[in-house]
Amino acid sequence: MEGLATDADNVSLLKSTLVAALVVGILYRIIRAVQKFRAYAKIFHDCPGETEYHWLYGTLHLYPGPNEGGIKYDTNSMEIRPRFSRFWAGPFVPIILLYHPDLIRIMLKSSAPKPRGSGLLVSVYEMGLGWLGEGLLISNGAKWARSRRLLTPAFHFDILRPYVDIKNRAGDILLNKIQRSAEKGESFEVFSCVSLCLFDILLQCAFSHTSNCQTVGESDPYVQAVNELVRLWSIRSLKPWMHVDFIFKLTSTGRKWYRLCDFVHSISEDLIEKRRKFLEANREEVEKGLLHKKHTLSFVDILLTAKDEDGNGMTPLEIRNEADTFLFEGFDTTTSALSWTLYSLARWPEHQVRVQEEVDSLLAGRDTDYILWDDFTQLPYTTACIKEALRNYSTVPFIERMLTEPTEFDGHVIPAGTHVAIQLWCLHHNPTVWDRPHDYIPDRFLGDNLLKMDPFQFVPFSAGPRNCIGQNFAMHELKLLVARICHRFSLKLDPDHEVLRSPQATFKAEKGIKLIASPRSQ
Ligand code: HEM
Repeated sequence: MEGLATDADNVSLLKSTLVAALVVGILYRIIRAVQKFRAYAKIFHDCPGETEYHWLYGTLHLYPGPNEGGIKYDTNSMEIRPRFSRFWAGPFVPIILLYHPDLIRIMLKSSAPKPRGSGLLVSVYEMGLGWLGEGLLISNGAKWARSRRLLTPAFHFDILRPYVDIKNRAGDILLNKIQRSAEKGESFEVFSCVSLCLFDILLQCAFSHTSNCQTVGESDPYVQAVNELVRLWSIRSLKPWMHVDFIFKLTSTGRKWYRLCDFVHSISEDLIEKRRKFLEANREEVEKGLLHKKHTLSFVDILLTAKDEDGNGMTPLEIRNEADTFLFEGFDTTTSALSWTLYSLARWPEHQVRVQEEVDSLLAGRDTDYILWDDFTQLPYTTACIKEALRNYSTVPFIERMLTEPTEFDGHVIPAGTHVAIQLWCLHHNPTVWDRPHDYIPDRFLGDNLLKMDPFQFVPFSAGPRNCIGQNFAMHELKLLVARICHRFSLKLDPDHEVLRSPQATFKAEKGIKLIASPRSQ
């Protein structure tokens, strides 16, 4: 009996010791993790930035949102700390916000990748994966480098040149729409009007697909789906709990997001399949490299025929991802840029008059108002007005990178793995960089003023290895449409409509922009 009692005591002693060791082990790990995090957090607390810290939001709750309040907050933050500051996007995710060209240069010249999340949290870019997959915008490393090499020929001038005709024809429909509201004496909502024209152009350039989206309007289900996906992406980025994928999937926003992704994928796949069949039917010309002589090549045609150094083509999924990326990147950005340029010209009519004089003199003696390829270099004032709008209403208000090595910003060594936001809107309004940053002064982009500029002071298309591949495509489109609209109409603001800025993934207006057009007598 005595022996049994001793055995039982020993077993129970062993159990208690094991449990105690486990508890101590767990406690030790927790204490170590807390110590580690506190040391890590100290690096960021020592950086310039808000001192208030919320256990769930970090400093996210201080940001009023993508509205006029948010712009005021950003401006204030940048004016107090004009080089960089630290922000907590949730309790554990510090982000370094860069405002000054000296520091932005360090990031954009590096090969720092697009951020990836840690643990259960996904990064802002990864939130787009369900829709755009590992396309050029989101991918990193060797995958990105291969895609960039394969896609670069699609933006060669020989490919872009025939698109001028597509852009002019789509522009005709836009001009007629504006004409109709002018005749009725009504204002027109700029974002919705121009977005359909730009979408029309993109569908033709990306897929050789002639849609009637400009006539059907925003009720076109594909247009609706793309607009909604952009909106849901932005909503998700501002809600920390939705940064966890499996929680996001359970929310109504998440379910809607995946439903819409399936829908847009099915449309892109159909359009790609049509082009595959077309290329198949013209196999001989494709093989001889003569197809572009007879047909305007679309972006997807280039992808379907592209081969890497090893002779491998792109997979159907890679092609779909790139086509969806092209649509996303090419549609929302140019819509914002064109809308804010037209708004600026209506708001500051002295510049509109100078654009009109420039275009009138370019088109004098011609029997068409089409803008031609060679005209793009003959519109310096129009170009300066577009650039000043790209600055004042920075189309892409911020981009992000992730540090792959410890990096020093003004004496603060920031650890590898940290997310860095390059605050393009703040950079473009930094009073230590720009004179009268909130005024619209196109002259900044003319003559000597342009030559004096720091190359990293004005970067609406980003810069360095991951700059915008569609920059020329976009600038042609903007010059052509601004020139033709200003040639045909005079624009003024609708006095009954308040324009409220909304810096989302692209720079939007909360209730849109309404302008009144009146035909010019020529
Ligand atoms: C005014 C119009 C546009 C602006 C302001 C703009 C701006 C930008 C910016 C800032 C980036 C860098 C994004 C980042 O680092 O996360 C970018 C990348 C990109 N843009 Fe644009 N963009 C415009 C139009 C276009 C168009 C028309 C296309 C395609 C037709 C396009 C395709 C892309 C692609 C594919 C990337 C990713 C490039 C890479 O990572 O290698 N963009 N754009």
